[in-house]
Amino acid sequence: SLTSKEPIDIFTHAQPLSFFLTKVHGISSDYNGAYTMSLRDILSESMGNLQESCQFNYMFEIPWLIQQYPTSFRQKPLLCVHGFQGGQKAGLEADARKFTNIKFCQAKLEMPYGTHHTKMMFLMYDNGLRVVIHTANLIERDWHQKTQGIWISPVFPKLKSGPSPTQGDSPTHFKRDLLQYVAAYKAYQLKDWQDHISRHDLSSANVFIVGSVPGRHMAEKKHWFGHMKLRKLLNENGPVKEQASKWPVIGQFSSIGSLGASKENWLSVEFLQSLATVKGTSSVPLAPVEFKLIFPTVDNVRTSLEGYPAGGSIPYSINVAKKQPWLHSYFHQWKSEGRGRNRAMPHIKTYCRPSPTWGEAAWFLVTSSNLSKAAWGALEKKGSQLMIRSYEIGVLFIPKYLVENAVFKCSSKVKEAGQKTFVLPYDLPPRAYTKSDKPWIWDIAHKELPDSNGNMWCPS
Ligand SMILES: CC(C)c1cccc2c(O)c(C(=O)O)cnc12
Repeated sequence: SLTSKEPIDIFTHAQPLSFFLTKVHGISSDYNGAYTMSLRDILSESMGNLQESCQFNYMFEIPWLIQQYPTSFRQKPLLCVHGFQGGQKAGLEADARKFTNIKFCQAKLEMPYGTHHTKMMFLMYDNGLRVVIHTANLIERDWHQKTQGIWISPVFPKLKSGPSPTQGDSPTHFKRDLLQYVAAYKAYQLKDWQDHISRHDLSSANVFIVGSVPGRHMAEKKHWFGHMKLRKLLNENGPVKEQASKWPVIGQFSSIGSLGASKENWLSVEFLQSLATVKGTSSVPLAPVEFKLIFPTVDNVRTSLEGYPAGGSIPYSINVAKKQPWLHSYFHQWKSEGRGRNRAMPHIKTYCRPSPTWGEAAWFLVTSSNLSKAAWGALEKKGSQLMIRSYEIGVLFIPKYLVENAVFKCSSKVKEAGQKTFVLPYDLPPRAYTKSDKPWIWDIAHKELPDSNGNMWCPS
């Protein structure tokens, strides 16, 4: 089997879907083989002879990050793209002082409460360019005992014909959309990487990009980002209504924003309308679609490998939760028996449209976007503009671009997965909260029961 193979063999075995979870310390090696990668695996020499790299992220531990590169690559030029300002920015630059190969790009954040959540790598090898889009901060804790998602591109070869924004694009417009996303930073430090991308042939990319960029996007730009981009992609490439209009939608995430006093404010109308979009415009209002949300319970966190400290990365605050009790009736537990990750708390964020029998899916999205208007955008001015606060990015898997079927065969049972199965991060059907289950909230005390390390949770 694959447990002892080189990262490139794990990568090859996972084609064409190329969707991975991070390796987890403390679970059986059965679940750290096929379809799993560590950061060292991704950066390993077996994946390519690195010349320079670019890391987009929210949190960075610079010395730890450098340690994840092979020794031979630790002096290569590295650009870190972040959204930090003031003291946090100064701290980041101080941590990198002794690494003369590291440069920084501060993403502009002009919308209040916006953050730079995007987690993406550009890896330039001597034989081409690889893109990685994922959900983990570049800090040790995020790669140790959590469930995180990763999409890894093939190595895109150099175009013989020189730079082009259109040459070397894929049927999924991956090159156009990636260049559009990077251009939105309007950052001079990214110019060389924009040039690298334009000089490569990305025609083998088989996923769609769903990104978010802060701003008030109107007219044609309204469909370039956020949930309106997803709505457009599903309108053009989603399942036909005859097949999937009665299929449920699943949202799975590790944080939640303020969504309003009732579901109609945003969740069940604007947001669900995008997630439930089927091919072709539907003037006729479709039958209501079931929306199931997967978010860890207090007990999921308490009994996790990390114990209550896992909740330090699940920042759902009491001040937000108490305003939206209506939301918690949508909630389901974190369950990942099939991936051996019941106790590896989710930091991954995914959205999908499974069949009512749970064995198929019409599409799957892995992204940095949590359940928040800041990430996905909120329509304003009678729906004429989409207001987004944060930078986010994810990839949308559509069956007809990946397998010879109109739907994915899907399962979390990695031991039984066939080559064309979409291996899910969590078990289906989702398991509803019990009467006594409570959603994890990070800024209240939890001291009824000790966690897996015998500790209580007493935030001050
Ligand atoms: C509330 C903020 C500061 C926060 C707390 C804990 C974990 C966070 C996290 O993991 C991300 C991210 O992954 O982008 C972003 N903000 C996170």
